[in-house]
Amino acid sequence: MQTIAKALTIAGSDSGGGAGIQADLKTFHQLGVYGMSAITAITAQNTLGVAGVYPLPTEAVSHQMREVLRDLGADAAKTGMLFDAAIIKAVSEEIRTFGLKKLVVDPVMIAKGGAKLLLDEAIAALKTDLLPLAEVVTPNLPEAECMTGMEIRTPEEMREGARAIHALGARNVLMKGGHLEGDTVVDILFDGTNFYELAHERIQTRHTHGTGCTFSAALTAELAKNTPLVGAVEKANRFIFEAIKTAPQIGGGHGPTNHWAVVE
Ligand SMILES: Nc1ncnc2c1ncn2[C@@H]1O[C@H](COP(=O)(O)OP(=O)(O)OP(=O)(O)O)[C@@H](O)[C@H]1O
Ligand SMILES: Cc1ncc(COP(=O)(O)O)c(N)n1
Repeated sequence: MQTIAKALTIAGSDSGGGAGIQADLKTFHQLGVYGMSAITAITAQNTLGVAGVYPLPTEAVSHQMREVLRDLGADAAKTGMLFDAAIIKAVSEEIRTFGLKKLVVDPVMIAKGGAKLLLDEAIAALKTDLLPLAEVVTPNLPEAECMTGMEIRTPEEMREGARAIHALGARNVLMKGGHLEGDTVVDILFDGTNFYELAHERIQTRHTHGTGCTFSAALTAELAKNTPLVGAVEKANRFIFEAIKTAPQIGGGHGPTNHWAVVE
């Protein structure tokens, strides 16, 4: 029996099912990867927004990670919503202790509806404690601006922002272009030397809840299966495009993507 690839998501719970650990586990499963989770916070949310945020005690997060990693282990892991500096520091310590190398850091800061999912005081910890552990960090444009203090609104500024974030210690930087103006969406991967640009048409829809989570979960799943980074990014890009294009159109606000999307 071929050994199943395993991935761990360290992220918040989205009661609406479209983002957070729910999106991650559905995406891992759809891509043939066994998914495990360490929940950092509980959110009461739906497609209209986040109505409540309930962070877990730091030890509860560390304890979940230790129990999973000491028994099952993980071929790859991702971080999503981490909420505060104490959780970031605790998560970083467990990642170092268990030597997790294939780590995708999705620097979740603000939900689409505007709710704060990362306290301002935690930005410094994200940059100093977590980024240096990342195989790849996947900021959207506002998150990249927050981490660099730069204005990042064009592909050229995305490339400059990627250089600045790479200098913070992440081995690779994947700048997500969903917030770009215009009819083309460009994601840009920087590996410290080369830029890889993945452009596709913008799908005109409001149903883009959890696109960043789903994208980074697909990337994590591919890394767990030993797909090389550029190929993993290309697959994740195809997956999220298909997931948005075939979104189930549910909820009165920003609906979720289709986690049953099928891509080669
Ligand atoms: N309308 C769209 N049409 C096509 N691709 C899109 C669209 N919106 C986002 N994407 C793609 O989805 C992925 C996520 O990008 P985005 O910038 O939306 O991340 P995000 O803001 O972190 O998402 P979220 O906040 O919803 O989790 C990227 O690969 C991007 O190219
Ligand atoms: C628990 C959790 N994690 C991440 C997001 C970001 O998703 P979005 O930016 O689409 O609101 C979210 N809304 N909830």
